[in-house]
Amino acid sequence: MIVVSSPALAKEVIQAHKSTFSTRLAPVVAKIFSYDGNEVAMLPYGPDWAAMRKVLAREVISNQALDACRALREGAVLAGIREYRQAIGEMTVLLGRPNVSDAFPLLTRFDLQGIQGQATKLAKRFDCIITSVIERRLKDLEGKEGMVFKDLLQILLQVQGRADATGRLLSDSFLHFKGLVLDVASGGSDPATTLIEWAMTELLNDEKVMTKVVQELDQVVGPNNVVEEHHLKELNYLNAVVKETCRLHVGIMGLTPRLAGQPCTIGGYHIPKGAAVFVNTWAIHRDPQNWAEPLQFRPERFLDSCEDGPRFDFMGSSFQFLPFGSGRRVCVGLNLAERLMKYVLASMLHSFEWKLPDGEEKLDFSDKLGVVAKKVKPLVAIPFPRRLGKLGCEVQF
Ligand code: HEM
Repeated sequence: MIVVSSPALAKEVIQAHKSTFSTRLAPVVAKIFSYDGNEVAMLPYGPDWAAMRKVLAREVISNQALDACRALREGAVLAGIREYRQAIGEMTVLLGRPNVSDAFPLLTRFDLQGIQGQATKLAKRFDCIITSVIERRLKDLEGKEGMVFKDLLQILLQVQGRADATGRLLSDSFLHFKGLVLDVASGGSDPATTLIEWAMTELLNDEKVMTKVVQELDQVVGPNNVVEEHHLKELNYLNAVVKETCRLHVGIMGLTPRLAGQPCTIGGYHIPKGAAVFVNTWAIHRDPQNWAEPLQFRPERFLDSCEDGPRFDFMGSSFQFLPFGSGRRVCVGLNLAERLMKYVLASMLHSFEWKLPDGEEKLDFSDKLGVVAKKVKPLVAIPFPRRLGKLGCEVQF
């Protein structure tokens, strides 16, 4: 495994050699979870990947589809199912555990750490949940062909089995279809909720930043209104808070390693065909050569008024800031994730004042190794309705 930890080398891998590094290394556990690699994130670069990615980007999570299924972002559909959320949480933890079988494929059948056994059980549990949700929804939809689509699952069901302009089926098997549901389900909830929890932790730790966010919300939304999606583009400081949270808290395994499809030279070093190259965004995001006081939570560095601010977008145009990756395999759900994080945070902070429980003054910032850096100790905070002044009750994130 070759590790790349500078923006210049990340650019070489992701942009200059994009044709060489278009396929991800599929860790053994990820293959177990993804119906043997049948999801966008794990498919090798090629026509199947392109067709499935197109379905996700253009049909399932396009801006039009998102507008049509606001209910999802307001807490409905799959994300509301407790067992599903628990299974996704366990999945991300297992995906982040280093597995000796990935380094030495010959050892895969021995499953020395027992990780594959646990993954297989969890994958079965997850499959039962997805299958039953799909079947239930299909039953609900019987005889209602003409109805307006309301959520992502219904949009996925509409897409299944339809051919695109080239005649290729958009999602030609139930397996591909379940892979697509998994792409939306696993990408959709866990990283976003984890980052929201981190944003709240940072804000509760810094009164000045919290005050600025709340003042901006009062100015843009108005004290007596509720947050609506059209407010989001005017919330510049909140946007900077979300970016700074992404900079500090994406997991160490943020970008899954990519495989060299052919030999090439990166930074003057020869990379043989088949080598795995890991772009370490965690290190890039914390390198003092890239960021002043990199361990400080300072949203100001992302403001448009700041000299460098405008070049850091979520698309990974600057190789210094890559929370959603960059290039061909950039996160296909980034628009949804960005809207979701901003909307949830804005609503929570505009409606409530948040305090730590009595006696808890020091916040815990330790995190777990994983695809997303989950908090070791979940944040517990108490919301007080901002305009009614009533006593709140504890909320565990
Ligand atoms: C805060 C939330 C999220 C974060 C931090 C995140 C992060 C990432 C990252 C770092 C990648 C790898 C990009 C690369 O290798 O260049 C990725 C890929 C991907 N993400 Fe996300 N993601 C999030 C939300 C979502 C959502 C909401 C969805 C779907 C609805 C999604 C679906 C995917 C898929 C399918 C891929 C694989 C794309 C491909 O290989 O072509 N993600 N994500």
